[in-house]
Amino acid sequence: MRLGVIGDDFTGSTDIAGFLVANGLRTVQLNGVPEDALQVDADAVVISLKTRSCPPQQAIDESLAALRWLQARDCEQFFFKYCSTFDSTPKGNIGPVTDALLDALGEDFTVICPVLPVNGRTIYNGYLFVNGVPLNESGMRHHPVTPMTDANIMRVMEAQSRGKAGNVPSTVMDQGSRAVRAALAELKASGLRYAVLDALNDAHLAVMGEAVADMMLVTGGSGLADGMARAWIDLRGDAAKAAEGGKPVKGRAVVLSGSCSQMTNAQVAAYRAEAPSIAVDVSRCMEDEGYTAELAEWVKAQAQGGPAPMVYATMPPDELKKVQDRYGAAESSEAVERNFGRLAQLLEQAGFEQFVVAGGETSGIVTQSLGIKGFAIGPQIAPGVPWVRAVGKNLSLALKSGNFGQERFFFDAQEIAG
Ligand SMILES: Nc1ncnc2c1ncn2[C@@H]1O[C@H](COP(=O)(O)OP(=O)(O)OP(=O)(O)O)[C@@H](O)[C@H]1O
Ligand SMILES: O=C(O)[C@@H](O)C(=O)CO
Repeated sequence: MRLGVIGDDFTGSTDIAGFLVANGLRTVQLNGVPEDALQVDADAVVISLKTRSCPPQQAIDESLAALRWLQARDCEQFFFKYCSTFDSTPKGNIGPVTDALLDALGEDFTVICPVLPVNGRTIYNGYLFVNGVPLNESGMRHHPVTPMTDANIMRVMEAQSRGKAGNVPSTVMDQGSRAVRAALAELKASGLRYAVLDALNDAHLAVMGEAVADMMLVTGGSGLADGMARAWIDLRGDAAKAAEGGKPVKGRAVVLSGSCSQMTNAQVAAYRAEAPSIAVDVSRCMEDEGYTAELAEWVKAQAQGGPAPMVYATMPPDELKKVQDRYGAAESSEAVERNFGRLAQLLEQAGFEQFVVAGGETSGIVTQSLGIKGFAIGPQIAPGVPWVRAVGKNLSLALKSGNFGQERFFFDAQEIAG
């Protein structure tokens, strides 16, 4: 197998898997470390974990277990996928997991590359930008769990890891992969452990993809994977054929939105204007046992062949703050997640087959509640958001990272499903 990917969350994993498939690689995504006996026939396997904000030791243990499973399948190269906004804290988990993977592989050097230019995540002189704004000035500075207050990725990485970081600037990227290889060798020889790679555009992705072809472990966002896959001329196949196994099943659809990101707020507003929708009542999620069943009945009644009904907890930051002040941030978000998990189960029992879900945590809980062990990856709805089809179940899902997709994403998903 060419590539084994360890992803630190659900939607981030479908993001990278979608790019591999879009390059014609046969790709399978497995949710959690699978049983030893499982055999997979694919060019790439993505193991999705939920290790972005758990205690660092747990993230290390689970990532190493994933690595061992992938090693046993003779993967030629390993990719640690984290968020293109480098979601982490001075405790981790990107640094500690990268160090543990390097140690386990007997390596002492890797690249750090949280980029995805098509979605506005670029690096210049080691500084990460989100749609042209430095990371620390973007919405990420207010993230409840991993607030990002420094755009300098060398500094952020050094604060949570064991080694020192250098930069391969965009001027070197412009010179091509030989120059990048030489710059990497120089950084390594000078005792650095991590190289933060600049990327401003798709051409830079192709250059870095070629330059890291022989590196045992690489780390970053799906832009790097896109560049790597472009360099694998021998493996690249027909993208439509690679996406065949993940083609959405036909059936009744529902939209479940549990993300409060800026983009999801815009997507929910656009969808509400034209489709049946209902807002989640957080207090009833917390106190009323029968509430989820009531929501399920509403969804069933609204599924009349037009746009799919939407249940949304999405709210703008000021309203969310009021809810969190009143009920507690952890308590309210757990209650909302429980509600979406149970709702998905009730709707599956009622025969719903397409689930369009917004938010990484929300996608995680929905997938787990539906008992899904893995996905075949299908066609992309938007960069980084493919339709995926559950292994062993007649269910299709579109799992959207909070800030991904255009305003009409929920419509786009249904259009592509046909
Ligand atoms: N109205 C609400 N009140 C309280 N908590 C909420 C509400 N709406 C959503 N939440 C919680 O906020 C969290 C949103 O996280 P989620 O990962 O699903 O979205 P995101 O952070 O925007 O997405 P991503 O991680 O892909 O960027 C979930 O735990 C969800 O339950
Ligand atoms: O890299 C990204 O931005 C996404 O795949 C993601 O991980 C968001 O949670």
